[in-house]
Order: sequence, then structure tokens, then C-alpha cells
Amino acid sequence: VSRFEGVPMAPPDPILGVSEAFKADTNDLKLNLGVGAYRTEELQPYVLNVVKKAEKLMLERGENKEYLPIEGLAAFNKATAELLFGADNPVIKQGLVATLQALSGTGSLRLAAAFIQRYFPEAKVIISSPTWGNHKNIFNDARVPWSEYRYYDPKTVGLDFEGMIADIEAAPEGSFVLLHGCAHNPTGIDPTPEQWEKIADVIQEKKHMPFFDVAYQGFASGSLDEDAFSVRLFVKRGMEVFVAQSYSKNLGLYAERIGAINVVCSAPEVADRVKSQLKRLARPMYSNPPIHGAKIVANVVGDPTMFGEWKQEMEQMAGRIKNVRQKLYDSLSAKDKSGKDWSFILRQIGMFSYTGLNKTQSDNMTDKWHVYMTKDGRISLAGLSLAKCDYLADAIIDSFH
Ligand SMILES: Cc1[nH+]cc(COP(=O)(O)O)c(CN[C@@H](CCC(=O)O)C(=O)O)c1O
Repeated sequence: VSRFEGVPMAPPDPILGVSEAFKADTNDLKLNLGVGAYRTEELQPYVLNVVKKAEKLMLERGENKEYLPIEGLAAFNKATAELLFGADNPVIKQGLVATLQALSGTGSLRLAAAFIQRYFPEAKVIISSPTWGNHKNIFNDARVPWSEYRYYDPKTVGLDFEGMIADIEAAPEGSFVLLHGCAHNPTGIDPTPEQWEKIADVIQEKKHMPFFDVAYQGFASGSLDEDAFSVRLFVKRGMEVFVAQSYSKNLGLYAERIGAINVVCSAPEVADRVKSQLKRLARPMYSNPPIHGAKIVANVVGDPTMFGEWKQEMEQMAGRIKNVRQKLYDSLSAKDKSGKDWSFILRQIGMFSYTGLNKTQSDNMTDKWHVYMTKDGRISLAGLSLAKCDYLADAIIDSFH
């Protein structure tokens, strides 16, 4: 008898499992609006031109395959912190930021969770309700207790700002507050600049630690600086801040697993100590990170022409999603006779729209219409083409009523 008798079959991942089901569907009407991965108007995966250009350069230069240091590629770490905080930010000039290249956003979050578990064993993390599906897994597996703060208001299909503030206020002093830097996943609803100011006030008053998950910088609005507004606001207040970064979406480097964990500290020697302990946690976890994605980012950001081309391609990707949002809204408004207000689709930002479809209705979208989406009612607009908006509108209207 096998020693693995006690190992049960794990359930499919609520997000990545949808892609598996999509692949298995043979109906040619099928639409994959599950995973948050950009697709072109032809619904094909997209490798940015600037990435191909950088890779060609790298190939010509010839690179060795030596280990990177535990903290990753120095040129990447410099570039990633400058992109996030702004190259002229005092926290960079004063050496207050501990930056470690990590295994994309997920790996950055997990490394930070391990640090929190080790150095703040009494603290807990509070996460938005709802939030990205993997956040709970990451903190559970890192043995970091978490609870939720109110975020989405189904009545207004908007932000429950009062509830959010109240729950952050009520959390034990010194809690870690997990915040989506921009393009909230799954709701697509972001606080306004004024609301970010108030969120910063209450976090400062309660001596909480802000912990930003920045997975869509430049991809949400098309502007790297605009999408970093919330992070830079908190840093400007002189707070110590955790920020996890990812280049999966904005540079299309999904499978390269390139991101970073940044910790803004109150003094350079504090940043040095924090960095040394993050390295100590990374070493037995994966030892040192993969070089390819880090080189692509460093080369693109390090070359003014390629950096400019990247910004243009980000604007194009963000622009295509905005067009699809508008077309879906127009199709729904034209077809739906119920008088339902679909304008929430236009108010939401980034890759996703939180439709309000419940699990049964989402099942109908898949079973009857071959539209694949996550069961919380989220659709990834990145997987939608203008040509398919009418079909999707029919499916949504049929599923709602
Ligand atoms: C908020 C957020 N944080 C972190 C990540 C991690 O991404 P990465 O840098 O590749 O580790 C993602 C990706 N989430 C989309 C992609 C698929 C996934 O769940 O992972 C998604 O929600 O569809 C996020 O949406």
C-alpha cells in the first residue's frame, strides 16, 4: 500500500483551473475570461515588441548563466525601485529601500509573508473583501493570520469606503494592511485620490504597516506614474511600507516569474538589516532568482528608446481594454430591456470587471454559453475582443435574468 494514502486530490485552482477547463472545451464559441492575462484583439497571447527587441540584444551580447546573488540582478533591483517610487524619490537617494528581486508578484508576497511571520509573529494581515484568490493561500501557507476588511459594496457596485475605513480602524494596532496599488483584483474598483489620503491617515493613526500589492503598474491607466500614485502618497508621508511588484502584466513576462519585494525603511541601516533577513529567507526557499526576466526589464528600462516603446505598448494594451469595456457597455445597454444600470463597467479600471453574477449564474455562463470566468463573477476583459462583445452581452443578460 502506498505511503501517500493520506494525500487527497487537491481542488482545481479557482483562477488557473478555469484555463484548464477552457482548454478542454471543444466548442469554438468558447471565451476564456478567467485568467488575468492579456490577449490581442485576435485573442492571442502577446509578447511585447520591446521584449523581443531586448531579447535579441541579449542574445547578440551573449550572457553567461552564472548564479545571481540571492537578492537578484542589481541592475534590475535599481530599475524596479526607480520605476515604482520615481528615480528622484528621496527614499531612493537616501538608501531607505530594501529591494529583492523575487519570483514575480506571488513570490514577492510569499517572501514578505515569511518575513512577517518571523519578525511580527503577533501581527496579522487584513485583506480586502474580496481580493485576489491567491492572497489567502499565501498567508495561510506562511502561517500568517489574516482577516478581511470591507471593500466591495454590491448595492452600489462600488467601494464600501466607510466600511473599509471602519475595519482598518478596528484592526489591532500594528496590523499589516494589504492594499492593491491600482486596478483592484477582482473588482476593478480603486479608491479616489482623496480616499487614498484618508486611508493613509487611518493607517498612520493606527500605526499599521501598509503592504501594497502592485501587479498592474502602468497597465491600469497606461501610465506608470499614475498607477504608482497610492504607493508614492504613503511613502511621501514618511511611512515604512512593503510593496510587492510584478512584471507579468505590464511587460507581459508572465512565465518569466519576474517581480520584486521592496521595503521602505526609516533609515539606511534598517534597510540593510531588513534586506539581509529577506535574503536569509530566500536562500532556503529558492536560493536565487532566474536571470532572464530581470535582464529584460533592466535592458528595457535602461535604454531610453526601448523604455519609450514599452510605455507606448502599455498604453496600447490599456487602451484596447478600455475600448472593450466601452463596447461591452454599449452592447449590454442596447440589448438589455430590464433597465439595469451597466455603468459600473465603465467605472472599473484594469483587467477585470466584477459583474455581480453569482456562482449559479457564472455556471450558466460556462455551461450554456462556453464563457469561462471565475466563480466570484469576475471577467477578465483582457481575454475579450470587440468582435465578441455582443455575444458576451447576450450571455450576461441571459445569465442575469
Ligand atoms: C493582485 C495580484 N497580485 C499578484 C498577482 C500575481 O501575479 P504574478 O506576478 O504572475 O505572480 C496577480 C495575478 N493575478 C492574475 C493572474 C493569474 C493568477 O491568479 O496568478 C489573475 O488574478 O487572474 C494579481 O492579480
